[in-house]
Amino acid sequence: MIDTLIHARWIVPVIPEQKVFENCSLAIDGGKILALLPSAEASERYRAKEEIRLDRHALIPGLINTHTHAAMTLLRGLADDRPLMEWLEQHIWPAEQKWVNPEFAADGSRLAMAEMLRSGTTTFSDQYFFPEATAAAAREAGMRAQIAFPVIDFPTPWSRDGDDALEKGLALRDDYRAHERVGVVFAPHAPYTVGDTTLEKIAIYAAELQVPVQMHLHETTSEVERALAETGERPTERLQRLGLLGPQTLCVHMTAVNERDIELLRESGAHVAHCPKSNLKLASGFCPVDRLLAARVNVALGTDGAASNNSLDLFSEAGTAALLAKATSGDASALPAHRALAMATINGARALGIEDTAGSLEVGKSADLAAVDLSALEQQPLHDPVSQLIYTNCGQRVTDVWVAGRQLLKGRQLQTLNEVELVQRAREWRDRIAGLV
Ligand SMILES: CSC[C@H]1O[C@@H](n2cnc3c(O)ncnc32)[C@H](O)[C@@H]1O
Ligand SMILES: [Zn+2]
Repeated sequence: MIDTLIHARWIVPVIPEQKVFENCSLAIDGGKILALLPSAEASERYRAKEEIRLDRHALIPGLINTHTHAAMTLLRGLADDRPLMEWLEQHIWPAEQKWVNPEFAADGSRLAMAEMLRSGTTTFSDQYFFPEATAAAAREAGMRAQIAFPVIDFPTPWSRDGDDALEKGLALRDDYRAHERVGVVFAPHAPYTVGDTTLEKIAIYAAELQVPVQMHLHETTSEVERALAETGERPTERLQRLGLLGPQTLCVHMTAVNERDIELLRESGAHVAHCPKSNLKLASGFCPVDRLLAARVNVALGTDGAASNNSLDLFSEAGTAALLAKATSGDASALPAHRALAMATINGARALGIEDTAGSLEVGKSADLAAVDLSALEQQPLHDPVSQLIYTNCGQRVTDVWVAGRQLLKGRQLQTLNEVELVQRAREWRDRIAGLV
């Protein structure tokens, strides 16, 4: 007797690579994957408390969004169509200064989790103010989360300076030390908001505690040019000098990279969070995914916040990444569908340091799963399920999602979050921000 047996038309485990199993089943017990085997055999071997038939579906590992600012859902559409620094300095930072508080972070994070679950994401890495609120929201909703607490040298709604942020963030890390799904890591915001002294402290703590670090890096050409003009050093070189580039470092964006930057990433084992839609919308530049992958740098995917995307649908991000890689390299085979799916799953798990737990449907890993209904007209005819998953807007076709074997989305209905309440709260924030109340 086991907990759950899921029979699916297709199962795409991601590892082994390029494999698609037909008419197979996933046996789940104690929140973990017990076996992946032909359905006929599964029915003979196991009896389950719950048996689920997904006759029109592909069952895949839950997607992993390696970079977002969840609570920014409440700023979606507030200041569209502007370049990064104008967007941040003239619109987003003033709005955050005025509106962001623990209630904003909790409401915005819940809205984000609902959107992510409804599009197949089971894990997210979040960098935002009041990380305590996002951590609590993830704990309550049942999602897997890496809470990357923000460190900035100037005053923010959450912290007075870098030292204050470190103190609060490390206390939060202590609170979650033993948590199975929620981890807490460092997020120095960007090279232009954090000085060497604070970065050196983070490097020491991160090495001592063996804690990952994520940072916006090389987001635009002007970030790199400004750093060169002011210090003679490229931001990636600076991180390496400060001891911050290593196998636990996640570099977010990485447009405007040269061969030396790629070499530093490769040598250090650092990871890249590619956020193609945010880069396109803010006209930030292009991350050379084909060159990074060729250099064996691990490249994962992130949506960035909903104010610069404006969606948290990682299927859409994977499709955009695949198309963009072809366009920027002039090579239609630069990023095939299977590799794009790997970026959205196992590469994300590697980037967050959770590859022993998530990112593929392998025996012993956590049952973090998404089921996608591939029977709609827009997915016909179906020659290759993985092609449909990446190229045919599958985010809205996600029907069911599990994290650690617990069902969080059932027939597109959220099980741990209240959709009606979330929409109501979002409308209230819209009215407040628009000055209607
Ligand atoms: C320190 S909390 C996160 C901080 O980052 C801001 N932000 C959102 N998107 C981006 C981006 O693409 N580059 C740099 N900073 C970004 C967010 O508004 C918060 O202030
Ligand atoms: Zn970001």
